[in-house]
Amino acid sequence: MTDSAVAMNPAQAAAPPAVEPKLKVRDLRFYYDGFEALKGISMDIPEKQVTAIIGPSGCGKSTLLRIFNRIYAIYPKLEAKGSIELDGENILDPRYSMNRLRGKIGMVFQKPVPFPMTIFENVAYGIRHHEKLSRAAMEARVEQALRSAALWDEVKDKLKQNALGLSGGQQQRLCIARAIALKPEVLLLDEPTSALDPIATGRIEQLVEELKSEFTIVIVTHNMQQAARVSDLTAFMYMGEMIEFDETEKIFTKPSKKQTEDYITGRFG
Ligand SMILES: Nc1ncnc2c1ncn2[C@@H]1O[C@H](COP(=O)(O)OP(=O)(O)OP(=O)(O)O)[C@@H](O)[C@H]1O
Repeated sequence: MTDSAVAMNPAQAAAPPAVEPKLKVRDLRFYYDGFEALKGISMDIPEKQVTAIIGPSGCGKSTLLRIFNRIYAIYPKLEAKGSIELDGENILDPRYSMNRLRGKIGMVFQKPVPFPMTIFENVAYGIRHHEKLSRAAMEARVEQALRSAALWDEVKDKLKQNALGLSGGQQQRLCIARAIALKPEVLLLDEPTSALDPIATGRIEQLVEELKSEFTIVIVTHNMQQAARVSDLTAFMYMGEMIEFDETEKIFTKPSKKQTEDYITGRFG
């Protein structure tokens, strides 16, 4: 059996048996100018659950997350091999259009990066690229996204103010609103709270819990307590390999691999 096959089994066991996974990753390899940063990752990511990716710095967490929306494709010398199926279609296939992919998979980065424009425009901007809406429909859509991101009450009276005037935590919720305004099916969160204080972090964690009824969420975090709090499944990576992928409770209480246990008990990393 290959390493990836070994790593894949717990994932399959963790996904509900009769339900097709939302994202099916198979033998995924990734190269930065020849350097193999991911060494054959296979995992099944179930729909409308939160999957956390943990592991020490440099293990490949962000690399994996970014492949899910093909950011690498704009850089020469970066190459992905293997496949990632979204509802059965390989999103790494260049024939799968970038525009379609952006509509289906949204991403929120570590540092909130609102556009230097009004709060309203930050949310409306992306929608305009994908859909033509009447003014009233656009206003309704922006409000809905801001409500879903638990930001509406704080900003409803200042939608025309510059988004850069919001606090860091509010800016991050605005970035989440911007992503969910496009009605994606999958939401990728790359260490979304690492630049935030504990109160803002708590709000985002609560939001993740609320959003999973609508979206399939994949979150990269270096904070193990956060992974334990917010996720249903946890993947532990080490040096470009998927060491263990299973239900979060199992990973944190009874991991199968010694490397996982060493990491979660703080013996390395
Ligand atoms: N642009 C790049 N060019 C070359 N190598 C890179 C690049 N980005 C990442 N790497 C390498 O790929 C590997 C995985 O990096 P990645 O950023 O995915 O790790 P990570 O687990 O997200 O780390 P961290 O928790 O520190 O953000 C590392 O060895 C890193 O040095």
